[in-house]
Amino acid sequence: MITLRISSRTTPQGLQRDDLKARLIYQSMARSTEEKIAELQNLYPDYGVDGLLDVLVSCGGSLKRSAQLLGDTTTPESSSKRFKSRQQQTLNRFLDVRLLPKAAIKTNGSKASRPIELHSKEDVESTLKYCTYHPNVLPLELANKLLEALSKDTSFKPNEFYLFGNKCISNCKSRIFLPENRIEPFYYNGKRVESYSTYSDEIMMAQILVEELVNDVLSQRTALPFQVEAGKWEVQAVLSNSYSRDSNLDWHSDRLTNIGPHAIIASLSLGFTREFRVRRVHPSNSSTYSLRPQHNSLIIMHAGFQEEYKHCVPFLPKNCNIPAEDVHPISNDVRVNLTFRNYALTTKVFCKLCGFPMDLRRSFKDPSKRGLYIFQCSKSYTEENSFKEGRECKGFAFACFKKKPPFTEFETDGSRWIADDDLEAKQAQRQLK
Ligand SMILES: O=C(O)CCC(=O)C(=O)O
Ligand SMILES: [Fe+2]
Repeated sequence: MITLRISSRTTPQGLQRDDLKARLIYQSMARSTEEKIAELQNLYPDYGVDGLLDVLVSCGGSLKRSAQLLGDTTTPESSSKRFKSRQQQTLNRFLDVRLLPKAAIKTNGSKASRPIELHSKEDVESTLKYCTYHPNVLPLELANKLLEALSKDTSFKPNEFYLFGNKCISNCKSRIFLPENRIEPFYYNGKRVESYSTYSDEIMMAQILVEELVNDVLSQRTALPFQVEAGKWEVQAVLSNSYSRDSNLDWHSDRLTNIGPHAIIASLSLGFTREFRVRRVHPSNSSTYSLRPQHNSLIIMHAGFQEEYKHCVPFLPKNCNIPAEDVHPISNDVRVNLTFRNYALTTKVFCKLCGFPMDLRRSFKDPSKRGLYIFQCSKSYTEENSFKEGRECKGFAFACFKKKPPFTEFETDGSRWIADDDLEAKQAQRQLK
């Protein structure tokens, strides 16, 4: 029997927010990401691994589409000029300006290096500034019950999203869980979520324990300017992914649009242990770190994590044999992940040009602009529009979190955050003053 102090606790009221968390997952993975990147590197030696990876991801893992987008080197009409003039501009809009100009992403011919393994809580927390690791967070019985139920839950489905007019389907399965008493609609990937599950008692219990732990950890950390105060971090939705041995989740930062700036996300791992990789969003040749979150462990992605890092769950190595001792007694080779999310940005911002909802991003490509939060119109990548040429909207505003609605036309009034250790941005911005 699991007994927890939950009697006086009511389920947090859900708020009307969507979560544009584009899962840039490869559709067909006959070949590994590394192999595809190596092939693209051969064709486009001037581009860095980071830029090529972004292109490959944006093309649903298709090498052919990536080559077309980059300017197929074998066909004269698809020159890099065409790519630069239209496609790169488009890519920048979709990829949070992640595809850097050629000059900025030269790699000096270096190959992607092996990830640096972080084995212990101390390793993780001394290396990754915006991340803490907490093994054995729930009573084991509760963790096992959750895993048992979620790994058998047939309502988990691949995520579908549109990119450049192409329907992309993730290869891990997901399910959104909302509290039973939620009345406001919930949005995900720009669409109102009609199909979701309500919390089971186990999810509710897990949420309460996770909230307690996160608030406790927050009380011992220095807060960043836009994050929620310690004690006030509350979860309004739980997103769950289920990974079978041939699924992955590609490099991404979770979209800030509804979780807000300096969001805090708690990520619970259950079942089979998979790698969780992390790297900084800039510079593009940053080291990759590899964590192996165990059954019943929590990774807290603290304020600054979504701004400064990307994360992914990579594929298992091809043809890997899972040793018997690694097979999980409940879920076998399946890992289930639950991300507990606080939807802090309650005000929806609409585009003044077309009325579509705006997407919140933080610029980081140009050190002199790095840290500025901006709203961009989301019209170009909704399902209805599905990126029809000429129908993209250029609606744009600077975010200003102390205002309601939280935006401004003036860059100087815009909200900005630069990481403490980002000397490059600090220097570039000092020079402008
Ligand atoms: O499965 C994980 O550990 C990560 C999940 C994640 O990043 C997401 O759902 O956005
Ligand atoms: Fe994520």
